[in-house]
Amino acid sequence: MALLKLQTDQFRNLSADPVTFSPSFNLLYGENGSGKSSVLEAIGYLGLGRSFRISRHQAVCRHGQNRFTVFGVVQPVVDGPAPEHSHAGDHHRLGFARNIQDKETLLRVDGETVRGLSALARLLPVSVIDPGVFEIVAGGPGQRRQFLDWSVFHVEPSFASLWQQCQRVTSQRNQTLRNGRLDEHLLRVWDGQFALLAERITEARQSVVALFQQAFQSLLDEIETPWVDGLKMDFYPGWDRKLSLLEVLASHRDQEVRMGHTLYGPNRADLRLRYQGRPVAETFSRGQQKTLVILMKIAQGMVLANLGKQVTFLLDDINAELDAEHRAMLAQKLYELRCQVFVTSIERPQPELLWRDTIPDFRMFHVEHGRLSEE
Ligand SMILES: Nc1ncnc2c1ncn2[C@@H]1O[C@H](COP(=O)(O)OP(=O)(O)OP(=O)(O)O)[C@@H](O)[C@H]1O
Repeated sequence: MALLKLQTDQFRNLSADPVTFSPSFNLLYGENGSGKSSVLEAIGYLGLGRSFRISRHQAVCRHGQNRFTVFGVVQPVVDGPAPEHSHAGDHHRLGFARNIQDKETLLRVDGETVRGLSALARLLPVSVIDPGVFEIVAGGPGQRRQFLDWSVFHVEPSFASLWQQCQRVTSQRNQTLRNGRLDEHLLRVWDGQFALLAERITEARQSVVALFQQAFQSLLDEIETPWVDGLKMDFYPGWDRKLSLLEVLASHRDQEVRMGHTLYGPNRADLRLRYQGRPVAETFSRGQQKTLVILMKIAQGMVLANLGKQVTFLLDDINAELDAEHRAMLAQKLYELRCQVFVTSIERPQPELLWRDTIPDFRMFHVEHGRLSEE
């Protein structure tokens, strides 16, 4: 799916005028503070249910207002000429509204209220590449887990509900661990449920890691980098798989009671990146880390593209982070994968510098005071 129409109400400084986008590339440029990132942030709300810049919904609601909405129309992208008759059924209308005072979120798909964010997220897989993205390599395991789980969510339909159940059981288990007098019987009940969910989550993650590694390897085969050979990417499920999770939990009971929370299980999973046996974060230069993250993001797009799903990439403010060669490589690959892409920049972009070979269909927008004018 690609986002073809966007309309917001009381979202940061954005005007309420509807905007029509290209299913391919959209280039947004404008001065600092004009509203470019806010456009990408609004798109992100439809695919992620939150801002990719800040955790509080309140921050995006126009100052002095109590409610904001984001509305979008998504449509599958067909290769070649558009079909003669496009059916209304091909489109989906997505809506996200948040009342700040009541802390209530209203989600709608095709006019119907839906309960979970996944109904929206499935229709618009959004992947963000902004200056913070490099934390996937440089940051802790949580960043990589989030990165991995984004693909798992889009590939394995049962994952969202499994993960939700696992979060609930983990929180009950943590409460029991923290309880002054340990209820060993109750803890065993939670352990049993936790271990079952952990198995299913780990299976789902492992199968997606296999697809991801395949895509990543084929990408590495195409490019020339001196570090390709020594690089290893291993999935750590959150405990030593030579033992069952139940065994691990039983043998670390005292430690977990002392800490008051769950120390082993899928909530500790990681995608371990090593170069010649050492963590990449310790050995790679900043530039090498950036290249690696970009390749990982492209590989993630490949995994979904191979399953017939189109990813919408939001490239926010990356000119200062990536040199022209890397930007071109990224744009070229995303074009080949038929991804929808939004790129922001301060200067008016020069499309001929963005792509190596063909210049795809694109739309260019000048952003001024929260208003987009197409050029
Ligand atoms: N809640 C809000 N209500 C009203 N205006 C806001 C709100 N939050 C931010 N703004 C304003 O909206 C404008 C848009 O900011 P945004 O970050 O989207 O700009 P940008 O074009 O991406 O800028 P830069 O190039 O500096 O990153 C800014 O001028 C900011 O002061």
